[in-house]
Amino acid sequence: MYGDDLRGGVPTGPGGTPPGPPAVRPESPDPAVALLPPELAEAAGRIFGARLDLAAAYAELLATDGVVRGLIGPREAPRIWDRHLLNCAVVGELIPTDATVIDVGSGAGLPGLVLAIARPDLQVMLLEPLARRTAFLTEAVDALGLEDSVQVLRGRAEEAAVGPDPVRGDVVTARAVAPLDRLAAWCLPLAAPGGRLLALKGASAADEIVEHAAAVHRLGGAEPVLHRCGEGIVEPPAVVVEIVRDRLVGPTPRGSAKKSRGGKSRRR
Ligand SMILES: C[S@@+](CC[C@H](N)C(=O)[O-])C[C@H]1O[C@@H](n2cnc3c(N)ncnc32)[C@H](O)[C@@H]1O
Repeated sequence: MYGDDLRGGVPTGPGGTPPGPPAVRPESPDPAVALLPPELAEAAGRIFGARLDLAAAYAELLATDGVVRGLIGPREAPRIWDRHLLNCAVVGELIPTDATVIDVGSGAGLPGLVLAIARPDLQVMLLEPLARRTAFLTEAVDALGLEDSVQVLRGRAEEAAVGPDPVRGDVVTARAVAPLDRLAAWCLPLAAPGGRLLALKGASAADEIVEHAAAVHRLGGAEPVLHRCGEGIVEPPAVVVEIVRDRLVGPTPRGSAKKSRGGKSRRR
């Protein structure tokens, strides 16, 4: 991600959406850049099945409008399928049938919109605080005809979980949003009891589990479990930290999990 107008800083991550403004922002990227590379066709067919055309339409949106509007770095366009669509979609392995999913810090729709495309059984909420991103998400949902299964909500995770009408899901996903302790503080309250956080991480995953184990426990999370999704389908597999919400704990004091360092989410 770049051109981020969110105060307080957000780790950049597997989205591979590098920080800093691009040297030149393309006026109108060639949609051909989002064509499915032949070497990924088999994996994409296995993952998206009859919804492959829908995935291709989303890939084109990301590589054109998404780049022009600064939601995806221009250098990401040729890597849309492997680093973004396929890598996000395989996380569906960990999501039960007919689950409700809240994607925290959805950005341009990763992984939430991809999961909604790959898994028509899911109900997905894309939770994102920045207006220009929710505008893109709403337009994308309309353009892809996913209004029945995808809802876009503008807001911060830590606020959506509280108040008179709190948001809850069976599964909460997040990619490249924050270190594990802050994610647990924001996302576990969004998970129904027994539900889970699925944090898409990269090389940092194992270290983050060790570093933040005590905080996760304090926040009501079970022991984090490391998964590699899409093994034998995508290379490299997606690295996901699963944390089940196994205890209800009181609200976390605002800002209490903000001091951790490192734990940036990187894919490789
Ligand atoms: C680096 S981007 C990642 C976007 C997307 N998940 C991806 O992988 O490409 C981080 C996103 O988290 C969002 N974000 C930051 N703080 C948040 C919060 N407290 N609640 C929800 N989203 C947040 C930002 O607005 C931004 O869209």
